[in-house]
Amino acid sequence: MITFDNTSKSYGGTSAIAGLNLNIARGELVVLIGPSGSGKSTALKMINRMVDHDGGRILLDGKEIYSFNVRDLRRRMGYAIQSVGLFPHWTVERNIATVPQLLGWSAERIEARVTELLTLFAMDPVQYRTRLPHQLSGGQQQRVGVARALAADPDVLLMDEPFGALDPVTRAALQLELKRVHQASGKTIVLVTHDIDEALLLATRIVLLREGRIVQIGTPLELLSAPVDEFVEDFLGRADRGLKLLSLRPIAPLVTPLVVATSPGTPHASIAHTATVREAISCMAVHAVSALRVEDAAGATVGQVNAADLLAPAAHG
Ligand SMILES: Nc1ncnc2c1ncn2[C@@H]1O[C@H](COP(=O)(O)OP(=O)(O)OP(=O)(O)O)[C@@H](O)[C@H]1O
Repeated sequence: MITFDNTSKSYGGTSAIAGLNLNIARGELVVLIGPSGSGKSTALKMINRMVDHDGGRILLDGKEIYSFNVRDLRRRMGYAIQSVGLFPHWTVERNIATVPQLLGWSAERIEARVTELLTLFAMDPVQYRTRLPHQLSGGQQQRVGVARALAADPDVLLMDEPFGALDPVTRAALQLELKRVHQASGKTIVLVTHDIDEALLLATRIVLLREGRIVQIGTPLELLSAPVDEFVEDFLGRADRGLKLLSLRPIAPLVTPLVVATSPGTPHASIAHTATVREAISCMAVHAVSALRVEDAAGATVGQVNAADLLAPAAHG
């Protein structure tokens, strides 16, 4: 869907992106990550021509982006940034409706879409649609920023540190919302972040940049299990790379039948069947137990997981 073909960008003779080759397929959630100044934002902004590339090509559905009218190009792409960029004197509703209004949607359609998006981001439409941005918390402003980017149902969503400067709890909640939205909508998302845990949680593929060049591309599992060099290993966090690997592994395949309810070996602490191996180990450490009861979404017991199985080689596939 989006192809960087030997793409370059220099600022005043200094290279920011050098010969970038990257093919982003429809429905992917690609995370651009790397140290400060590595070219993440430049790469992202070149996709919607906030920054123009000066070497190579960038293709959208096979067509060089310079062949599109800039406005049309941007309307096909939602754009959300850390500083949010909401219009301060416009209500939440009007902010979210910016692009639909430009596209000439009817008032009823816009109203329904705003209601749908506020609901999706867990903000009561009745309470929030008429508020001004300064009447919202930082996290709510960022949700509205992301809702605005999604409003006209764009093919592509570009996000530059959209959850930066948020407390860890709000950040985690918004990350999960984005993951849900991505899985439900199948949108193509390109996201810039500094946060390796965010990248590991969200990405279908991670692109690790350094000084305007790609150091490694791969799924979270590929990067964690086979970093190409020490730079990548350091970037992933050498000390807890193993724990991060465990956070990619669900417990579901490791669930065994519950030891009969009356037996002394029956686990008393429980965990959701959607949990990861890392979460299960953490839960065992907190409760000082070596087995956990596993529950489904309705709270019904579906079996148990045992400490020995969590670290067994079979769990590391
Ligand atoms: N408008 C500009 N004018 C001149 N140089 C720029 C401009 N924008 C970016 N650069 C330079 O290009 C390089 C890449 O910048 P970019 O913002 O893409 O990096 P980044 O990886 O997103 O960094 P950060 O994580 O700090 O946001 C840096 O060396 C930066 O100084």
